[in-house]
Amino acid sequence: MSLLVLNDVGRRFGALQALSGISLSVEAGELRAIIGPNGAGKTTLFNLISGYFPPTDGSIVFGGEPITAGTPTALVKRGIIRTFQITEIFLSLTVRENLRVAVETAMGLNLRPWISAAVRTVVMNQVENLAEIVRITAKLDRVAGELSHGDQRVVEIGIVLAKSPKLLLLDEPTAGMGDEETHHMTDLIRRLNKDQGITMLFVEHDMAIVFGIADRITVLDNGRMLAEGNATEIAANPRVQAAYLGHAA
Ligand SMILES: Nc1ncnc2c1ncn2[C@@H]1O[C@H](COP(=O)(O)OP(=O)(O)OP(=O)(O)O)[C@@H](O)[C@H]1O
Repeated sequence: MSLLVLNDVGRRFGALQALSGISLSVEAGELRAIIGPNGAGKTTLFNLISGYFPPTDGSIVFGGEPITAGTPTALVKRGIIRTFQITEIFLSLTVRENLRVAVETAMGLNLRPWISAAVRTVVMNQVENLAEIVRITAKLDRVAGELSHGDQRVVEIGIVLAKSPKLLLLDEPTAGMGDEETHHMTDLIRRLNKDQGITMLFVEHDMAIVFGIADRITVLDNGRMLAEGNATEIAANPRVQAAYLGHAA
């Protein structure tokens, strides 16, 4: 079954038609890349899916239910979780504390003045579990602000996992990373998709990563869908080559 369906979705900002005629389906369990030149509408697409603003045309369906008018908070509750180009973690806290806050918030414990020892154990076990999944266990007691950019983004992934995402939207997850960090992040994305079964959409400019890990690729250009397919189909598509990859059609 399709987890996410966009029907003829468009978004206008005043006179600017940032997106138009976007119809796409993402299957449960899919790892989908969204690519396109600067200004193509990738971030706008993420903003629509995650409820930061509504489409001006068309409709969006998630898990069989309409979410076109959903707010970010309502959509997080449904399992649509997003990361941004800028890392969002508490830099003055340790990695463990960052994950603890995330787990407590996800469990609705953050506003309680007192947590029992039993619940505290559940929280700390979940913190360890998340750290293992993202492979940051060795740095649990490091202050987040002292970690490398790549490690900070890994912590951020751990934080969003605490919210039990059904659909994870990653905006340029490897931006600003060196080779080793990029390798760790792409491996993490692949493992979250294949081992944890999390459906993912990711915006990525590095074509080697896109072609290496995406099940399917959606290409946007100038606010419209230029192409959709697997890596082989997209690499061979003359319209993509002409408009995006810089080759003659
Ligand atoms: N809130 C907004 N108000 C007005 N215009 C906007 C807004 N958000 C995006 N746009 C415009 O919509 C178009 C698409 O922008 P968007 O950021 O979605 O592209 P992008 O593909 O994510 O680009 P990049 O790769 O540079 O991040 C651009 O012309 C942009 O200026």
